[in-house]
Amino acid sequence: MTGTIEPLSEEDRVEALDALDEWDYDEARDAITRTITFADFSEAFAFMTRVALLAEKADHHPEWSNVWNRVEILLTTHDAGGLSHRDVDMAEAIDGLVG
Ligand SMILES: C[C@H](O)[C@H](O)[C@H]1CNC2=NC(N)=NC(=O)C2=N1
Repeated sequence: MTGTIEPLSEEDRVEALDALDEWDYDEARDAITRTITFADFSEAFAFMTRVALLAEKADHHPEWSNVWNRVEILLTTHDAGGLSHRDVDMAEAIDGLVG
C-alpha cells in the first residue's frame, strides 16, 4: 500500500473513543487496547484466526498476546506513528466478530 497515513487529530480520537465502548486509550503508545476473555483456548484461538484474516485483508495488523482464554489486543498504526482511522476500522471489525 502506498501513500502516507496521518494520525487522528485529538478531536477525531476523542470522538472515535467515545463510540468504541470496549476500548481504552493507551496514551504512551497512542494506541487503543481491548482485552477479550473467551470460554477456553479453542474459542480464543478461533477468534484470533478470524482477526488474522481481516488483518491480512486490510494490511493492518494488531499487536496482541494470548494466554489460554484471554486475548489482549493493541491497535496503533506504525506507518503513522500513532492512532489512525485504520485502527478505528479494525476495532469496529473486531467488535463485530465478538458480537
Ligand atoms: C508495508 C505494509 O503496508 C505496512 O507495513 C503495514 C502492515 N501492517 C501494519 N499494521 C499496523 N498496525 N500498522 C501499520 O502501519 C502497518 N503497516
